[in-house]
Amino acid sequence: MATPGPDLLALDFDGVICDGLKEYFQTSWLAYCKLWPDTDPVAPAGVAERFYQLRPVIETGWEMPLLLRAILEKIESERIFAEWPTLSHQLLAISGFSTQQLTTTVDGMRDEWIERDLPGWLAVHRFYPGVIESLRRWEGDAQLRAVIITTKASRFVLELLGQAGLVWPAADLFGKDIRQPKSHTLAQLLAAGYRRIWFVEDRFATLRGVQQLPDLQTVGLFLAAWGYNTASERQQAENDSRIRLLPLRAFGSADFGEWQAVD
Ligand SMILES: O=C(O)COP(=O)(O)O
Repeated sequence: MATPGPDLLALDFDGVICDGLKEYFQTSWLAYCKLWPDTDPVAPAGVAERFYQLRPVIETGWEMPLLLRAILEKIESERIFAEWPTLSHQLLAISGFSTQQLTTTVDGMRDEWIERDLPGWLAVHRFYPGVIESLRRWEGDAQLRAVIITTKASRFVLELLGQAGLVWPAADLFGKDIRQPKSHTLAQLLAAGYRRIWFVEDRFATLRGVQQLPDLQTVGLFLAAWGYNTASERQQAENDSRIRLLPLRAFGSADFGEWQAVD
């Protein structure tokens, strides 16, 4: 029997729909230089590469300048991967900044960049192959509601989707502005009557968090194999009975049966 598809598809943005890695590094570097004004504005060689490699530890924007701090302080990658939730709060305390100050600085640098050079800002993003076509198809599907749940500010998401020719309904976008964890949004959608919610996210820790919540036991969990996660996290998803490792090819398929197929 064919597996029924979702009645609500909840999609993360950065690392599932859009690859914003290069932009995030550049914006975070600008923010870093503003927060620590003694910094040479030219990033030392190798910093960007380490930032790309360590991106999977990050949940949201305020952590980005602190990740740069950790890199510049030569903290080993293994320690950052193993201890980031604790380490980021230690770095935060030492920095003397609040999470709000870090967020405002990162988003402020992004706003300034957009203001100064919108084409340049858009050009450092890349939508993953086939994703815009899938979003269009789901938007036109009466049996299915597709929503985006992201820790990015909504205005940036709408700007990027607009550039790709997609007018995304504001009601189907839950950005950082709503100030609640993704798990709360999923719980609200369940409470609104959706029965088969599938959540696609590239951050393994976020899926693990949802997995542990008794109220969200019915939510289907998919790790986007093409996003910001490590080989070890993809392996853990492959060995997990609930979290499924989703290849980009299956994500682009109109047949939801392919999402469940074992590779
Ligand atoms: O851009 C961010 O801060 C992270 O965004 P995401 O929740 O869409 O992965």
